[in-house]
Amino acid sequence: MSNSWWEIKIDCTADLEENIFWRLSEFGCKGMSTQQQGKEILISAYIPQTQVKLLEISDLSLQLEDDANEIGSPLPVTRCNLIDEEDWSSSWKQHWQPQPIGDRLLINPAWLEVPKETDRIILQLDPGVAFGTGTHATTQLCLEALEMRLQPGTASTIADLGCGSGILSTAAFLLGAKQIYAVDNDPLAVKATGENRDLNGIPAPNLVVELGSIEHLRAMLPEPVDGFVCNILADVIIQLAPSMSALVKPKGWAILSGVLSSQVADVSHVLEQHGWTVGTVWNRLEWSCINLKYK
Ligand SMILES: C[S@@+](CC[C@H](N)C(=O)[O-])C[C@H]1O[C@@H](n2cnc3c(N)ncnc32)[C@H](O)[C@@H]1O
Repeated sequence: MSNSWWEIKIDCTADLEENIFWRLSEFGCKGMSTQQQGKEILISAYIPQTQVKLLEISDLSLQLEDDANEIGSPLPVTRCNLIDEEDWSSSWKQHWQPQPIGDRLLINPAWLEVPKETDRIILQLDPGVAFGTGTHATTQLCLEALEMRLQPGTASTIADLGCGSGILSTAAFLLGAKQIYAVDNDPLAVKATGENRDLNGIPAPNLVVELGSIEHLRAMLPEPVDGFVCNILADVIIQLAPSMSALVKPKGWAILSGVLSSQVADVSHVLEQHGWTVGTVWNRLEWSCINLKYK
C-alpha cells in the first residue's frame, strides 16, 4: 500500500494526555487529536508507515505504561493499524464541522461551503496532518487570547512559535495583525501553514513561515514584534523560556499554552525569572493559557 500511515489510538485517563502527547510528538507522530469518551479520553495520532516499525510502536506502548505506573494512573491501552492516507483524510473530515470560537471567529473546514449567514470572520482551514484544527482546548484558548489582544486597528506584528496548521497565524492576520512570522520544526506544518495562508487570501509577505525553532524565528524578525503566541508543551516552553524575551519589544506580550493547569506555577516561575509578568491564566478542561507581559 503506498502512502500508508500507522494510526495509533490510545485509551487513557485525562491526566496522562500531556505526557502521551509529548511521547507521541517525540516519536514523530502527526495530526494528533483528543476526543472525550465519558470519563476517559481517546488520543489518535498518525505516523508514516515508512518511518517506524511495529516493534517500535510496541516499545512506545510499554513506555506509556511505565509512565502511567510511575504516577499511579490506570494503564493506557494502545492500538494501532495501517490506513491509507486517503481513508484517513476522508474519515476524520466527516466529523469536523464549522466551529465558532470567541466572539469574532468561525473556523470553517476548507472542504465545506463557506457559511453565508454569519457576521463572524471566517477562517478557512485544511490542517492536513499538522496539529491545529481548533478543536483542541489549547488552540481555542490561544485564539480567544489573540482576539483579546488584537482589537481592530491595532495593526500589530506577531510571531507564532510552533505554528502547526497555521491556525493562530491565520487568525491573527484576520483579526487585524499586519505582519506575522511563523516557524515550526516540522516541515509538514510549514507546508500546511503556507497552504492555509493562501486559502485565506493572505499575501505571502504578510505571513512568512519557515522551518525552524526559536533561534531561527529570532533571526527572521527585522525587529522585535509586539507579541508572540506559542502553543507547545510545558517542557518545551520551559526549555525555550530564556530566549523568548528577545522576540518582543519592551512591554511586549506573550500567549503561551500547551500547559496543563497543574504546570502553570512551574512555567510561570521560569518565565518570571526571565523578566515576564503573568497577567491572566485562562483554563479549559485540564489545560491553561498564560497571558504575559515583558518588562
Ligand atoms: C500543539 S501544536 C500547536 C499548533 C498550533 N499552533 C495550534 O495552536 O493549534 C505544537 C506545534 O509545535 C511544533 N513544535 C514542537 N516543538 C517545537 C520547537 N521546539 N520549535 C518549533 N516548533 C515546535 C510541533 O511540530 C507542532 O506543530
